[in-house]
Parts: sequence; structure tokens; C-alpha cells
Amino acid sequence: MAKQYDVLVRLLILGDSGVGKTCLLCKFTDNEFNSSHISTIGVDFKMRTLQVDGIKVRLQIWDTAGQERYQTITKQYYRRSQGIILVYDITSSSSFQHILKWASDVDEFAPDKVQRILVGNKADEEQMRKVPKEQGSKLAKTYGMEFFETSACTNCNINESFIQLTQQVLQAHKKEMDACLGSTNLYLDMTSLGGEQDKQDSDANSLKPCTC
Ligand SMILES: Nc1nc2c(ncn2[C@@H]2O[C@H](COP(=O)(O)OP(=O)(O)OP(=O)(O)O)[C@@H](O)[C@H]2O)c(=O)[nH]1
Repeated sequence: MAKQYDVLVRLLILGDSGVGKTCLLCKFTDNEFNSSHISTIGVDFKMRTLQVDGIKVRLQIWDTAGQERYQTITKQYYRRSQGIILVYDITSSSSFQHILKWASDVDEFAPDKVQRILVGNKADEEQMRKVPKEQGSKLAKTYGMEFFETSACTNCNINESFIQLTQQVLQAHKKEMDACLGSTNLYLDMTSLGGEQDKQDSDANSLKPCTC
């Protein structure tokens, strides 16, 4: 039977409450956008399998609650992530300022090898913009991160952001991957390299076209 995937990669989405983390994830996995804000309680995850650089990657993407009261729970998920998306809302200066705090939490709780990208979401709300694109770009440069402005509403740069982060993770774990993919038929579970494996799973989705 054909393998369902070659590697399993775990990503995490962080940022203030209301910046659009759940919407980014739902757009990426299900091509859906919800205009109402239903705050995530603790953490939740979705899966999507896609081909990146010739490798079939199963992404397990964890969506975290931005609300302060869940921070103790969400921080427990940093340790087993290979890639993190730091999200702010371009219409909210405070969500942008708080990126410094999210990034410092990542430094403290995530593995050294973790890959990060910075995302300024709600790019469709140009008339409400509070954070200039250059400011986002500058901050990303300071941290050595790739930067995207996205819109979960118009599907702008959603696939691009997730694929960029996945490519970075694959690159960072190239050695382990080459060793595993070259010699056996086993799946490479990168998430198990740093801890226990998850018991839950869900159906993979096929790659949907970007309409940006
Ligand atoms: N215009 C616009 N609105 C968006 C976009 N993404 C999310 N929203 C809206 O922003 C609100 C919050 O989105 P969520 O995805 O629930 O935010 P969250 O970051 O997951 O929030 P918490 O779960 O509380 O941490 C909702 O009303 C969404 O419809 C976007 O790209 N453009």
C-alpha cells in the first residue's frame, strides 16, 4: 500500500486573541472563513497533508488560545513544535507590540531548532491599518524570520505562509530526514523526536489552490 505521508511535522500558531489564528488555520485546512470570533479554549488542532519539495508532509497544526488565562496550557505545546507562526493583526498596534512577548516565550519554551515566521493578518482591512507593512518587515528581519501579510478572508498568502514554514522545518531537520527516507519504509515522525506521539488524528485534506 502506498505511504500516506513521508514525514509528520508539528506546527503551532501563536498571537493575541482575535488576530485570526483559527481563521488562518481553517482557511488553510478546509478553505473556510468564519466572520464571527469564537475564542479558542486552550488548544485545538487540524491536519493537512501536502507535497513540499517532493516530500509528502503531514502537517499537524496546533491552534492556541490567545487569551492570557490559557497561557499555562498553551506553553506546554511549544516544546514539541518544529515550526511556529507568530501572528499579529495589521489593524491592532497592541497585537503587533505583543509579538515581542510571544517571541520571548518561544525563546524560553520552544526547542532551539524551532523555525519561526511572522504573519500580519487581516491585510484585506487596509482602511483600518495601524501597522505599516514596513514595520512588520523590519521586526521580522530583526528576528531573522520570513514575513507575510495575509488575509484569511481573501485567502491571500495563506498557503505561502504555511509552505514557507514547512520548508524551513524540512531544511532544519534534513539530516534526520535523509537518514530515514533513504533507508526504510517507515514514516518519519519529527514530533516524536522531542516527545510522545499524539493519539488523535484526522483525515488529510488535499492541497487547495491559492486564489491570491
Ligand atoms: N477582515 C478580516 N477578518 C479576519 C481575518 N482573520 C480573522 N478575522 C476575524 O477576526 C476575528 C477573530 O478571528 P479568530 O480566528 O477567531 O481569532 P483567534 O486569533 O483565533 O482568537 P482566539 O481564539 O481568541 O485566540 C473573527 O471575527 C474573524 O472573522 C482576516 O484575514 N480578515
